[in-house]
Amino acid sequence: MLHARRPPSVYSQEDPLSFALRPPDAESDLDRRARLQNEADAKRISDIIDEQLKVDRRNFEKSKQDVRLLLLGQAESGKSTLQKQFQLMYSPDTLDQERTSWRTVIYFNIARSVRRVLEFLDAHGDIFDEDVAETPIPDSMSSQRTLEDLVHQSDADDHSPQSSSRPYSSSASPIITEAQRQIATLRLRLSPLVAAESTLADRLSGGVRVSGSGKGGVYVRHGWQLRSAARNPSSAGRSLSSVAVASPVTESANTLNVYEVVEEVGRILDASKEDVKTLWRSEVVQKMIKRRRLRLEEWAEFFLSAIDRVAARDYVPSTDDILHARIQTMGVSEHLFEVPLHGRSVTWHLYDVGGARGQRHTWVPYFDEANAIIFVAPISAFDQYLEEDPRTNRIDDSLQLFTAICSNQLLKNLHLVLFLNKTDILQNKLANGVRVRKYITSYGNRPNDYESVVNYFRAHFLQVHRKNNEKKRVLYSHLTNVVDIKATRSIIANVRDSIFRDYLKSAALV
Ligand SMILES: Nc1nc2c(ncn2[C@@H]2O[C@H](COP(=O)(O)OP(=O)(O)OP(=O)(O)O)[C@@H](O)[C@H]2O)c(=O)[nH]1
Ligand SMILES: [Mg+2]
Repeated sequence: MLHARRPPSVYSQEDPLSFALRPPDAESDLDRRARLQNEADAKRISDIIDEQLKVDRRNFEKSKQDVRLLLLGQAESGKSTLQKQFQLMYSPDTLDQERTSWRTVIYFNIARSVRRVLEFLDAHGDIFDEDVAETPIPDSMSSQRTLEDLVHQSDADDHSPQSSSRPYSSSASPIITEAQRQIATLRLRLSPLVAAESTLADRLSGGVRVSGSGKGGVYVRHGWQLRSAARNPSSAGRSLSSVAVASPVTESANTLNVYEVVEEVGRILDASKEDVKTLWRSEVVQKMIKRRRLRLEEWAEFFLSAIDRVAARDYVPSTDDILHARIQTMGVSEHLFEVPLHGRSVTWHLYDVGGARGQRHTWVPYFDEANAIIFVAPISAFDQYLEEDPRTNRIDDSLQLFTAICSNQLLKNLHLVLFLNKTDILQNKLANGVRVRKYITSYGNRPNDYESVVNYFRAHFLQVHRKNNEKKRVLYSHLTNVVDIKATRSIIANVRDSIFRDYLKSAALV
């Protein structure tokens, strides 16, 4: 006798889940259609997930063949500048897309430099007495008065009908020099530009303040260019306008979008350019720079000397400007490049890290997967101290950091490249008579020329490597000036080839 059975069902009696999901015995037509629709939807979603998993697996397999390169070194050593050179070489279009964003950084660099010069002059009033021509001022003026007071006084004098002919009382003391008077006027006239610094800083950092990483500058995370993309809202829509302004250029700045803020600073800069020039070229400032009492960073001098060009209303940063622009990296930012190798392309992940002491803990998670390191050490910095720890000489810090990198167990097998950077600045310092021995006493009586100084510093780095090299790894070292496009291009090509040689060996692809 035949026993009628339900057709074999996917809803197995043994599997409790299937059992729970089985259709009811008496299913209506409507319910059945709904159930089948749901099942079809579920299958479609499941297929999409499966497909995505396959893609992820493929990407994962491929990514195991990617090159991961860490750019390490102290703050201001030139890591981000080197990253820009990679970008210029392997992804020039993206640098072009970012070009206008750099205007914000460059304006910020200028406003900051102007403030620093003015602060220096304020803090060192005595320099005016040294050997700049002096003009006595009336007895009634107390030496306690600020330079602004003096400007107001001189303004008042200027408006008085007799101002030009009014004689100052003779050898009275205290005295105000003509140079002081001029600087005081400039200080007042440049105040809108100086005030723009903090607005631009907020634009760039998104209002993030970093503690424990030095006292100056502004830190940016990866992707800051989007926040600072200074595009005309009439062509780009109003989408950028949501960025808040913490410290406005003017009272209305809170309501301005990025484009408008940067445009406004551009207008201020244009209106102030003659004053910036006068300040920068003034005898007292140039004298203080020459005597090294006023020490400005390299980018400050670069942009202040180019103020006419940078302050033009239709200014678009050149590649050279972008390479000189200074902004501090926060944490680790990853940049992807497709680098050709024997007719195919290999994805390079470049990790550009923040080098200040307070940022260094963020590097460690990237050690595990890395294939190669470029350690950037600025050898021009022998006469400088860490911003975050003014007792530590910057070359000393670089050597300590290099020791930590060479001896780190996680990094023992990585391809290691050393860039002894900022050779152009080193050359300038030595040509201007700055003596290494004054800052590095162990330098002794060695000649103070470029060759000897480079050899001395290089020997120290090589020694650190030798002492921490149980695995007999090769150290590739280069003397670099990473703002020089042509020279850096050929060094990058050299580094790329040496990394690929190791990579091909370890991937057993040859
Ligand atoms: N003249 C000259 N300037 C350089 C050189 N390398 C870097 N600079 C400048 O030095 C400044 C600092 O360089 P960055 O690349 O921002 O330094 P960094 O190592 O990324 O610094 P952090 O992000 O703070 O860790 C920038 O203004 C660069 O233009 C160089 O070889 N020569
Ligand atoms: Mg950086």
